[in-house]
Order: sequence, then structure tokens, then C-alpha cells
Amino acid sequence: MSAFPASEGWSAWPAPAKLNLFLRITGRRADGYHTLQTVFRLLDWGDVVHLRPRRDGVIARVGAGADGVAEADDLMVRAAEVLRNETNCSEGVDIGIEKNIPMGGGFGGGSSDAATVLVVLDRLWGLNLGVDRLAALGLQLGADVPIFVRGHNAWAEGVGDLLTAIDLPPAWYAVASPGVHATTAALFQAHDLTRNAAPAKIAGFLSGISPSGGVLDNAFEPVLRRREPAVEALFTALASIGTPRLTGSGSGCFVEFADRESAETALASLPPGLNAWLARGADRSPLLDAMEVFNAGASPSG
Ligand SMILES: C[C@@](CO)(OP(=O)(O)O)[C@H](O)COP(=O)(O)OP(=O)(O)OC[C@H]1O[C@@H](n2ccc(N)nc2=O)[C@H](O)[C@@H]1O
Ligand SMILES: Nc1ncnc2c1ncn2[C@@H]1O[C@H](COP(=O)(O)OP(=O)(O)O)[C@@H](O)[C@H]1O
Repeated sequence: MSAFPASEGWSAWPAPAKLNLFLRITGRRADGYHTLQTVFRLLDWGDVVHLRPRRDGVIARVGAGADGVAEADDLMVRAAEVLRNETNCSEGVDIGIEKNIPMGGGFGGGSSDAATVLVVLDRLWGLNLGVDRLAALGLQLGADVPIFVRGHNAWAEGVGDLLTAIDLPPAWYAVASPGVHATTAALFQAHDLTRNAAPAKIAGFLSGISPSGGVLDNAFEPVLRRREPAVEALFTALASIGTPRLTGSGSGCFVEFADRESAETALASLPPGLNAWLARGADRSPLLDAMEVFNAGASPSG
């Protein structure tokens, strides 16, 4: 039985993972944040956030939470608090999580969990702030939150917050984690990080410039491969099935395939013991689909 049953007032909501199909850093702002260009691809795989509104104004995490994340630091709890402070509402909520996305993997798990809380509580608390205000609130929690609030595959610039929705072709991914926790803040400070890449053009990306053309690179890849033998070993193993790429600031990697069968065959050929799995690229966030079902009157089950 679910730890968060519908019979006890819980509802379940997807918090999808993302991949950065490429990532280049074009500069650094006066406040230390880096300007970058990236393409976010949402996946049909991720965490499940459980919510149960409460009328006593208490925001509480229920159950285990993400490994080693204190309740007060949990981005889900902070998202609910930000929303309540912004609106001066007196609502509360119990929050639970089924954590599937490896932490510190560049898959955006914490950011996606927070975005799901923002989007769903906006509805459950009857606030109706709308997507633009929710995305701006999300940005206070992390540069990756707005993409998950908006829920569309996107070309991103600025600090990752200036988003242009784009359509991406269907794709399947062999996704892998070397089990290394890559700390985003520390990697942005790395002395050997390239921070002055020439800006890429969105048209070039969309017309399908190949990885060997140098456009689909990730600025963190050489840094992480030099620092972390487990990441280097994973790249070597994945090179047997295609062109591995790093997502975000790592340490997760992926190889893209045009169809499910090719991805499955490739995964099956990898050496045993590798932490690799299959994920489908989404056309849009599964959270948007769940909200649509909910708004049509059928609440997802606990
Ligand atoms: C690198 C990316 C690419 O999608 O993803 P992840 O690898 O974390 O998933 C993101 O830019 C990460 O976004 P997010 O994980 O939300 O990072 P934040 O919490 O906002 O920032 C953590 C720290 O990284 C640095 N930072 C972050 C974003 C940015 N554009 N420039 C930076 O210099 C800042 O020092 C900041 O304090
Ligand atoms: N609900 C949450 N899930 C995951 N991480 C969280 C959460 N709340 C806070 N964090 C913090 O955010 C950090 C980054 O996690 P995550 O978003 O999974 O990785 P990444 O930024 O590499 O995509 C974690 O190491 C953890 O300290």
C-alpha cells in the first residue's frame, strides 16, 4: 500500500527529470552567477510528489524525504513557504516524496520537486497566481525551477531563466549515473571551467548541428571527467553505444537514440553493474498532463 494513500487525503503528482542536451557558459555577471545557453529536455521519468492540504496553516514534510536533506532545507518545503509568504494565505500542507532521481546528478530533481509543489499548491490552495508569477517565485529557489514550472522543452539563456519553448523530435535515452554527487556551486567556481564560449545560435541547434560540430558540448564535461575517475569510466563505457554527454553540472550522463528499441538494445549491451536505465524524452512535462486531468475534474490517485 502507498505510504500516502488517497483514502487519507493524499494526491500524487509527477516531478519529471530533465537533461541538458548541451550547455555552454558565455560569461559571468557581477553577482557571480553565470550566463549560459542550454537546451532543456524534459523526461517522462522522475520523482513523485505527494500532497495533502491542511487547514491549520502548518507546512510539514511527512516520511523520509530526500537522503540527507533536512526538512527546513527541502526545496519542496521552501517552495510551499515561498508561496504562502507571497500570498499571505493561511493554508498548510503535508508533503511527501518518492525519490527516484539521483541527487546531484544534473537531472534537476530538487528543482522539479519544488516546481511541482508550486504549480499544484497554486491550484489546491486556490491562489491562481498563474505561470509567470510561479516561475518568478521558482527562480528564487533555484535557476532550474522555472523550466519545470512552465513544463515545455526549452532553449534557455540568461542564468537559465530566459526560456524559449521549442519542439524536440521524439527521442529515447540511455541515462546513467556514476554515483558521484556533483555540487553545482563548486563546479561553477572551477578554475578550469570555460566561461567565455561564443554564444550559439538557436537556429543552429534546431537545424541539428552534430555533436562533433562542437555545438552540443557541455562546459562541465572536461572539468568533471578530469576530477572524477568514476565519470571518466562511465564516459568510456557509454562510448561503446553512442556519443555520451553530460547533463547539467553532472554527474549524470546520457546517450540519445531515435527509438525505444535501439535504446533498449544498446542498454542491454552495456557491462553489468553499470547504473544505467531507459527514459523517454517527453514532448511536454507530465505535470502539465496531470494538471489537465485534475482540472477536468478527476484527481490523480494517491
Ligand atoms: C547547471 C544547471 C543547468 O541546468 O543545472 P544542475 O546541474 O544543477 O541540474 C543549472 O544552471 C543550475 O541550476 P540550479 O541547480 O537550480 O542551481 P542554483 O541552486 O540556482 O545555483 C547553485 C549555485 O550555482 C551557481 N550558479 C548557478 C546558476 C548559474 N547560472 N550560475 C551560477 O553561477 C551559483 O553559485 C549558485 O549559488
Ligand atoms: N527535494 C529535494 N530533492 C533533492 N535535493 C534537494 C531537495 N531539496 C533540497 N535539495 C538539495 O539540492 C541539491 C541538488 O539536488 P538535485 O536538484 O537533485 O541535483 P542537481 O542540481 O544536480 O540537478 C541536493 O544535493 C540537496 O542538498
